This record gives sequence, structure tokens and C-alpha cells, in this order.
Amino acid sequence: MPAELSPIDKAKFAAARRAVDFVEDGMKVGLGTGSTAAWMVRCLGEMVREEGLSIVGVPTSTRTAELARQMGIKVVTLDEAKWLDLTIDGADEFDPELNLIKGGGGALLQEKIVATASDQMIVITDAAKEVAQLGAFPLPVEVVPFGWQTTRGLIEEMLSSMDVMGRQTALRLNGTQPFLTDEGNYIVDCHLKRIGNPRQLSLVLNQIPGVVENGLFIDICDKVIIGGADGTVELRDINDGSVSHDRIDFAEESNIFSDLD
Ligand SMILES: O=C[C@H](O)[C@H](O)[C@H](O)COP(=O)(O)O
Repeated sequence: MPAELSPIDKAKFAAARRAVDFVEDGMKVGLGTGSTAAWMVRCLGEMVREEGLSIVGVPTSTRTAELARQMGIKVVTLDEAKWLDLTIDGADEFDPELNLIKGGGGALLQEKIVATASDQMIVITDAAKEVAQLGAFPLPVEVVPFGWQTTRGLIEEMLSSMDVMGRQTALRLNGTQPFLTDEGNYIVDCHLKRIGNPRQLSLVLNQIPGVVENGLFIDICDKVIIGGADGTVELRDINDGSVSHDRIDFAEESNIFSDLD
């Protein structure tokens, strides 16, 4: 483990490394997007190259697809895979019911489609993402560019009647230009502070013409793995209520970091 890895990176790696223990030969695996998911892709690549693990991966973004191919993972489309055994992905927030906010990196649409098309979703994360109630992280809402300002106005009008603490929205920018998702859509970030009823909000948001999808993942996540900088990991299963603990020995994982620049 390179000594220069930050504590947060060590925590993310620990969660990612524990998650790949659930990947078996022959599986079709959804590959998430973000810095934590990137560790997972690296770990799977190591297993493919060094242990002959035979899987196919369905990426949730172009950047994950590029990394997966670089790591030697066979990449297929969701249409080719049709259905997945397991999706492993990160999250921006998770609550006690393992409902999530995702989309901090703009990949929420493909991530939600892929996670929903999976028998199981495992979220890999660190303790800072755990909240009692969703909303401190701005909720990403993907909208089509056509009439986006009208769509934004309809979102804000809808929010005025919802159980949320904040109602400010902002177009996500990339420099001075609108941020574009892999599908060429825009993201409107909703600064809600606290979301009283995430399930209701997700349903209502997606009724608004122009809204493509939102970053609330309701009843999709099955397990969460919370990594620690010391290598400890906590695994919670929402389906049976179990909680288990493990420890990753970083010294045994040095191969993963050999190609890090
Ligand atoms: O759009 C990005 C995804 O939803 C990510 O899974 C999420 O933002 C978490 O990313 P990270 O693991 O980098 O915190």
C-alpha cells in the first residue's frame, strides 16, 4: 500500500476489496462510477489477471468502461448482458434503510439502470457518507437540455410543497459551461438539506416533463460495506438485518497499487 495514500483512499479501498469477495466466476457484474468504485474495478482487474477470474462487466460510465478495459476486464453492454448478478457502486449518502443519494459524479442515470437490472446491489463507501436522513448532499436531477430552465422552475415549484428543508437549485457547471452527462443531459443539483420522504420525492420528481432521472436510489441497495482507513470493514445487509466485521490487510494487496502513477 503506497504510504502516500490518504486515509480516505485507504477506507475506500478497504470497502472495495471486501466487496469483490462477492464476485464469483461466470458472473455478470455492474461496475459503478466514482473514486470508490474505481478501487473495486482495480481489484477485479487484479483477480482477472492474476487468478483467472472469468467475469463480464457492464460499466456505468465511459470513464469506468475505460478503466475496466485498462484493467483487463471484459466489458459488455447492458443489452448484451440483459441481466446482472451483482452491481458494486459507491454512494454520496446512505441512510439507515440503505436508501441512497448518488450522482455526485454525474453518472446516476446509467448507475440506476444497471443497479436495478441486478440481482443484488452492494454499495461501497466510508463512514462520512452515512446520514440519519438524506439531503445534506445536494440531490442531482438529470434533465434534458431542451427547456431546462422551465424544467428547473417546475422542480422548484414542486419542492415548495414537499417535506424538504431547502429548496434552492443550481445548474451543475463544468467551468463556465453546463456539465454534460454521458447522455448529453444537464444536471440540476437540488440543495434540500433534509429530505423527509425520499420515496415520495423520487416519484414526484420523475413525473416532471424534462426530468430524466434523479439521484435517489430507493429500495435498490442490498448491502453496504463501510471501509476504514485502518483496513477494518463493516458490512450491513438490509434484507436480513445482519452486521458483520472484517479487516483488510493492506500489505497483502500491494499488487493493486503497482500501476498507480
Ligand atoms: O455519479 C457518481 C456516482 O454516483 C458515485 O458513485 C458517487 O458520486 C460516489 O462517488 P465517490 O465514491 O467518488 O465518493
